[in-house]
Amino acid sequence: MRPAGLMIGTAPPRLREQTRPGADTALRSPRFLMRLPDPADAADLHRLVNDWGVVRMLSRLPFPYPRSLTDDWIASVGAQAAGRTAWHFVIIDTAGRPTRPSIAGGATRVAGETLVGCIGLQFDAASRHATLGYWIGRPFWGSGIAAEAAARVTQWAFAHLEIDRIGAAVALDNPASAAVLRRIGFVERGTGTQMFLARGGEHPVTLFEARRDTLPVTPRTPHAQSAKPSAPRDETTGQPGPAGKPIVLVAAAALIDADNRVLLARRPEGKRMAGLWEFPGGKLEPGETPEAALARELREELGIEIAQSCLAPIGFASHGYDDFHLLMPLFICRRWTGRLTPREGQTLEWVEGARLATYAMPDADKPLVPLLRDLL
Ligand SMILES: Nc1nc2c([nH]c(=O)n2[C@@H]2O[C@H](COP(=O)(O)OP(=O)(O)OP(=O)(O)O)[C@@H](O)[C@H]2O)c(=O)[nH]1
Repeated sequence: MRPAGLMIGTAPPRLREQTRPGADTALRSPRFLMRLPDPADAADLHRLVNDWGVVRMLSRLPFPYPRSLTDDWIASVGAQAAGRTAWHFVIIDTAGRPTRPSIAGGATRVAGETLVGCIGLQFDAASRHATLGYWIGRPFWGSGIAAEAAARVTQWAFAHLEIDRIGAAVALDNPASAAVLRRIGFVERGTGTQMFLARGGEHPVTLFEARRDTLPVTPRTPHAQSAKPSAPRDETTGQPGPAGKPIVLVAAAALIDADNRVLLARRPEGKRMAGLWEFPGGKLEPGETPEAALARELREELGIEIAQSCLAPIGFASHGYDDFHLLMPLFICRRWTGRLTPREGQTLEWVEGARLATYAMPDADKPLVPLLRDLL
């Protein structure tokens, strides 16, 4: 009989769905709430957007902008978010007040909250690409709203959507918006032209792009804020790595369930490389063996206990990142006790060997995928 509490390869129930972006997605930044618009927002939205100074910078809006189009647009955004093709958020200045859950879900504003603009993200799953767009109402220009909102949406998108790049096009005569994108980690990728409906023709634009590795890391979650310091840390070996980079020792586990699937953890928002899928594990502390570090990390990250004797090394990653060299032994483990729980905001998913290569993983992990696939 199986001892009470011993679980061998038990899948966590519906872990991924809990963080799946959908029609109820709402984002917080220090000053703002971003949520899907509702009909009560229509009057404010229309008043702010029906302004030549705003509309002339937006490609798809006519001028004047009829109120009926505002209502139609509000009616359409829920379906787009539910269908995961686009998320359009109104930006609400909450004057720093914490947001009540009912409000975050999309209810109307409470007194003292001000609609200041809009931000949206089109998502193309097939090309793993998203496009960012935003506008801020004229009374609120010059107060850093666009940068704060765009940084938040960009970080959220990389952490939660299956994308590698986010693009944005900015009219050449809109240097303020270009400066916002540069400030939050977008990089100029060239120029092009785009139809601007209100201006009645094609106009030159600067094309921007963000990738995971161009973004500054802004800790967002309590988990991220309490995370250990970022690499490089050389106390693990005290040795400088290639080109003077410190070598960082990390121990990682391929947990295998009864159906021969591997557990991948998605790095949460606020960490570098957020949104990539990796093997649970972490850095060795001074004096720790890889096995002891892994036992500790799995307890801290997943709430499970492993016996070090149940760890079998199957290979290692040796990879040069920009600022450190990663040396990471990978162990397989089929037995553990306790209930798998994502304790650090990560999303967990059990993945069959044949599907591992379809998950975006850190560069260091890529050579480990065929190794594991052959082993399973
Ligand atoms: N656990 C784990 N870490 C990996 C994998 N691949 C890979 O490049 N790493 C890197 O190894 C380091 C792991 O350190 P950690 O787990 O203690 O720290 P962390 O997630 O808080 O990351 P950070 O300290 O770099 O922000 C990170 O820099 C992470 O990006 C992997 O498959 N599993």
